[in-house]
Amino acid sequence: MESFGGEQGIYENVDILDPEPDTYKPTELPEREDELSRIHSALRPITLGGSPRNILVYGPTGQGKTVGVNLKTEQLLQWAAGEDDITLTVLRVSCKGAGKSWNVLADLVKKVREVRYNKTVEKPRGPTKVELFEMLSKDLQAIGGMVIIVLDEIDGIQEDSYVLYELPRASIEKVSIGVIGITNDYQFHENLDADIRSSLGSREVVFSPYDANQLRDILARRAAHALRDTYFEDGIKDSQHLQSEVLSGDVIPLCAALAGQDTGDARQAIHLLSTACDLALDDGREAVEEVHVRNAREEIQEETIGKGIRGETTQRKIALLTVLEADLAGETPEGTTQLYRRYKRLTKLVGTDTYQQGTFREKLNDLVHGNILEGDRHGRGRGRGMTNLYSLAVDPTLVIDKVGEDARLSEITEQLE
Ligand SMILES: Nc1ncnc2c1ncn2[C@@H]1O[C@H](COP(=O)(O)OP(=O)(O)OP(=O)(O)O)[C@@H](O)[C@H]1O
Repeated sequence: MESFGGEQGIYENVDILDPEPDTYKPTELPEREDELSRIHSALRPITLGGSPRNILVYGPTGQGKTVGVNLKTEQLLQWAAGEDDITLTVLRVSCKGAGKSWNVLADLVKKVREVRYNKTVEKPRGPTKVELFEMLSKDLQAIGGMVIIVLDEIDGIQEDSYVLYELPRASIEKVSIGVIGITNDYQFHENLDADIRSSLGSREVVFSPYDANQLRDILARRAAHALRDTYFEDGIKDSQHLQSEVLSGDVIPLCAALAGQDTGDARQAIHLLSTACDLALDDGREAVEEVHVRNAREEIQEETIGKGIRGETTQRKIALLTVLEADLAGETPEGTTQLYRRYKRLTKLVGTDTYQQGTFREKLNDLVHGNILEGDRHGRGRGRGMTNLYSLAVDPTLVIDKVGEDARLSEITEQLE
């Protein structure tokens, strides 16, 4: 049996390989020099006695937007702490899952009051959003000076844009406000109202995806902090100068290449490396090898796809079962007409609605977009148009497992096992 303790093996500090930004905050982001210098110049007026500019930070997930903005605001706070006549307050809120502006404003009121009274304060409950905005203004006025408000994941504000409209153009006596909005949602970014775009996005800073070389250096710095006997030769902090007794030479290039060819997401690359380290530890190995990275990737993919299947609607799960059934019978790829026959039988069995064939086809195509099915367009023969043939893009046992967790469908999956 495995026992705890004494299994430090590879790690010097395991938390450093946790990709969540609250656990480990990098103090340098050389890959983002240009982006950070644009944020720097938008905030610089503060050091010259002026008002900060509003900034809209945009870029896909895992590109260092949150850690980059945190690093810059921390640097500014450090500067302000050494200046006698500067009061600088930074308020950070995540708008993830907020839905309405009301939630963001209530969070901001809580945060600003905690700064003002220097103790934990409850989130207000009763006031309307307009009243919350007034409360926030009064609290900010009481604190005075320069205020930077960081609204992370602003795409979480779905129902109204009150806070995104009002905050960047707020004018409060004795206070200079700068708002930094961050989003990774392309559609949200494109659909932003022109007024909001022009005030919040008076400076727009775009973080474009990392390439494999940049990901190698990011991983190398992380590994040097997190892993035993892993350090930079001659103090040069890039992947070529990394020496390690616990990482075989191809581990970092492979993690970087796999994440780079996907989405260039640093969070994903770090997660892959840390999962590979965990698998090596599980194996009782003293070093991480390429095979651990490959197995880690498979494990992560299964986890992600598993979550995807579990979150699908019942109708989509039944559509998936039709293709699973055909797959197990050795009949995939199969066309919509045949699959629809299976669908009618399965929906009757489950006792749920049976939709028209067109709607059923949409469900199949949704699953293709979710990378759970593969769809192939084929000609039906001369002059008879095109048809779609569907097959599974994932392992059938994974489908049986995850769909089987749905109590209404477990009767069917049990028969297929
Ligand atoms: N240039 C970099 N150097 C070191 N670590 C980095 C770098 N860029 C990103 N990271 C790390 O990658 C992870 C994700 O970064 P971060 O949370 O800032 O991404 P993000 O762009 O805000 O993503 P999201 O849009 O999903 O919130 C963090 O662990 C962060 O420390």
